[in-house]
Amino acid sequence: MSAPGVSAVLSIAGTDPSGGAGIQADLKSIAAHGGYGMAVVTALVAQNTTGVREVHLPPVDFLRAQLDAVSDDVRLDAVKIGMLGTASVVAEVADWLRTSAVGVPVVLDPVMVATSGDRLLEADAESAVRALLTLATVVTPNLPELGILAAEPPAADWPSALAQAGRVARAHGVTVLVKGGHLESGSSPDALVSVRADAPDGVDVVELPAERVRTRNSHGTGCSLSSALATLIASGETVAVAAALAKEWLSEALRRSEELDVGRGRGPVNHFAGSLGTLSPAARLRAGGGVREPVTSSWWRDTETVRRQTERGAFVRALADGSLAPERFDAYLAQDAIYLDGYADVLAAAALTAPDDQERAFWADAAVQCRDAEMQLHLSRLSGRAAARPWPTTVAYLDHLRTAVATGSHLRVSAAVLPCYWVYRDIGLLLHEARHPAHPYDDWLATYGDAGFDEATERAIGYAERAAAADPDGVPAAGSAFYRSTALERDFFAAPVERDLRELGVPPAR
Ligand SMILES: Nc1ncnc2c1ncn2[C@@H]1O[C@H](COP(=O)(O)OP(=O)(O)O)[C@@H](O)[C@H]1O
Ligand SMILES: Cc1ncc(COP(=O)(O)O)c(N)n1
Repeated sequence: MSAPGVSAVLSIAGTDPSGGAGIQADLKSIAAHGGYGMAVVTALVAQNTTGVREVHLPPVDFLRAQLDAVSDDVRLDAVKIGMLGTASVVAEVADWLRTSAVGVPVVLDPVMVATSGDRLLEADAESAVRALLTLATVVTPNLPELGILAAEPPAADWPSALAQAGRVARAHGVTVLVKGGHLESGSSPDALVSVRADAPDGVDVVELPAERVRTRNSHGTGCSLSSALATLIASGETVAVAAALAKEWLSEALRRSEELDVGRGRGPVNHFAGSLGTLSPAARLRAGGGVREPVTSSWWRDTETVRRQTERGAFVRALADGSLAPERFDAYLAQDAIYLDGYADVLAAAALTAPDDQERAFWADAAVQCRDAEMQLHLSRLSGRAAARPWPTTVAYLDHLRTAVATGSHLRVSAAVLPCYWVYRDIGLLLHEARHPAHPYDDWLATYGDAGFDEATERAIGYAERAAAADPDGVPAAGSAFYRSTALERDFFAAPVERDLRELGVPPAR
């Protein structure tokens, strides 16, 4: 059983000894998303970046023994299925899913042909994979695979692919993440097509646009994407949010694939581009001439992907361009007030563990200013409104901050509260620049980019750095706390648009 907060994700797939696709890619992708990865091998594949040489299938009984060994012992938070190879393997996995993985989210990557063009599924097994669709939560076909799942010729263009995905979704009651990597265009869009009975076509289509990255390093993109999706779903994201985040992450991993130098063919993506950085600690030291990088700078760098997701999130973009619906903005403000209420207490707690009077005064003052901001919000914008119920993200964020306080570590608290300054200042700059007199949220945007807040942010960074120097053993846990707060900042911004407002108790718009 994994530690609380870490999701256990099982990949059932074939191998790639050169590390770019299959189970090896899956485990990297799961780790890059903070999951605990496990793997059951369906097929041993002698392949590298130039292509597939040989495939060896262990007996199906042995596959079952591997599957049972995991499920007899370990709680599963999600299952990702990749290469299956033959109809009998498909049947065994289907049987295991029905008996031992009931209720577990399943992401099915219907691997049929590798990027190199080599077959990874016997032709007579295609209908068996189709039958597996009813057991999957999400299926992630590329365009040729989608055609086979629909039992139709492959779609010739993106609109036909979306229509075809709709037919597959309705026929099998499965959400389809259709991938546009095989389109010959300057973009590489994906789309999430899910069944919704009251929609005009019986499906909802959410497009996930992306620019095509100019690289030949596309080995294992499908494997990596589906594992990222499974891990994000396992950690509690909705399928829509998980798909958007996974796609964003993959684009970055493709953009930075050139930093790796693996093989002579189609190289792998850079799975850890956005999370751990590509340099080992020793290489970082060498690159920096032996000078230690400030701990807070490494936290900032390690959260780059998450921060970019925040910036590009639908809420921030809509707030910046003014298209945000007023009820979503109001819902956000109500959650902000709840958050500030809890945050003020956490800042006050930081004053209690501060090492000197000056820092104590800083946190105490910050707590007072936070209360002021909360009261202002109630007086000027939320007046006369019934208190809102906290949303799951608001609760999760405050729980995380309070947990940091409960550890009694000043470093941990300094790290956990820091993104609310630092990320907020960063986003604030972007929003402040979006101001113009006719902007519907101009008065709100004017509150960003405040010089006093900027200075407070610098001091909070400095105090966290000092706390790290005083407590080197506490640095890894503090780095995780910083990372989690940054991710929760992202989710907090995403919540008003990603979640259905009805589900969150927001009354319908007048
Ligand atoms: N050059 C590229 N630039 C950006 N995204 C890409 C590129 N190539 C593939 N992708 C993305 O990688 C994922 C896998 O795509 P695809 O190649 O269609 O599937 P598969 O790897 O299963 O054949 C999709 O999210 C797709 O949009
Ligand atoms: C074992 C295995 N599974 C899947 C793929 C497909 O790779 P891609 O993600 O590039 O389509 C592969 N090459 N090998």
